[in-house]
Amino acid sequence: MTQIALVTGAAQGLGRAIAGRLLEAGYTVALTDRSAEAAEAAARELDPSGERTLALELDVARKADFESALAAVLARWGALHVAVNNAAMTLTTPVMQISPEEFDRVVSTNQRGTFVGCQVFGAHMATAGYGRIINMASLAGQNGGTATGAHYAASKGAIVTLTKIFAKELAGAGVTVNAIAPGPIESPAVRAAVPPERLEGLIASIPVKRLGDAGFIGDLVVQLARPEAYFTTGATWDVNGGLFMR
Ligand SMILES: NC(=O)c1ccc[n+]([C@@H]2O[C@H](COP(=O)([O-])OP(=O)(O)OC[C@H]3O[C@@H](n4cnc5c(N)ncnc54)[C@H](O)[C@@H]3O)[C@@H](O)[C@H]2O)c1
Ligand SMILES: CC(C)C1=CC=C(C(=O)O)[C@@H](O)[C@H]1O
Repeated sequence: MTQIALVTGAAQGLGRAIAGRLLEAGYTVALTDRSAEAAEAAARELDPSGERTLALELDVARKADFESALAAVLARWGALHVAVNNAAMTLTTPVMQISPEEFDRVVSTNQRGTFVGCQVFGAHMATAGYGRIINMASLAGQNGGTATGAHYAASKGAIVTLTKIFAKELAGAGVTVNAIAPGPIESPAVRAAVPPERLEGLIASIPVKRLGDAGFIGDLVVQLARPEAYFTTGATWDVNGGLFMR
């Protein structure tokens, strides 16, 4: 049976790499992003025929977008087996200067977006009796991140907790919920956040002395998405080059 997956924030970076690896593994994939055009461009690059992809606008700050994306996937393919709550944003402001509005903006995308994704996709999967949900956390949620990313780090820490809560809720319904917590991965986001003159210092600070690879994050998603991965749930999988060890 063809397995159907949906990825949020799939237009670039890790989300795009995850969608690519899922396609390589034989999945049919809905690439969603707050920008429908960017999702469409990524889908066209990964699947020029358009037979195994669907590009959808899904702003994770809007619950109605999740519901309409799920409806579109079910209308096209009749099932959803795997959901990857990957979309996130960050802003850079010293912690004592973050306004409540700015805090809410980051949290409503990262934390609430993941919460709503787990609710909407989880409810469908529980009714179907099978599903795999993978949430994108971060090293920042484990070690507090940087002094200017408090809202980002706090939202990512909350994703680790939400992953456990939804894992417990859905375990009896054949649905697993796991998180991945990457450290710095070679990606447009890290290139944008780290000026070239600071990149060497960042790499030197990583025990394995390399940035991570987005393709490996995609490979890990494929592993967690397998039916055989039924015995890992509520877990956060660290991919950080040794920057944080439990
Ligand atoms: N790149 C890294 O080193 C790194 C490290 C740790 C965790 N992460 C996590 O991995 C995930 C992907 O990161 P990335 O580096 O690819 O980021 P990115 O900024 O390159 O891509 C994020 C994607 O999400 C989309 N997006 C942003 N806000 C959205 C919204 N409200 N609704 C829907 N889509 C939205 C963007 O349009 C973009 O396509 C994020 O959850 C991030 O926190 C990344
Ligand atoms: C810039 C670098 C130190 C970094 C980039 C992205 C992160 C993220 O969580 O998205 C951080 O974990 C951090 O490693």
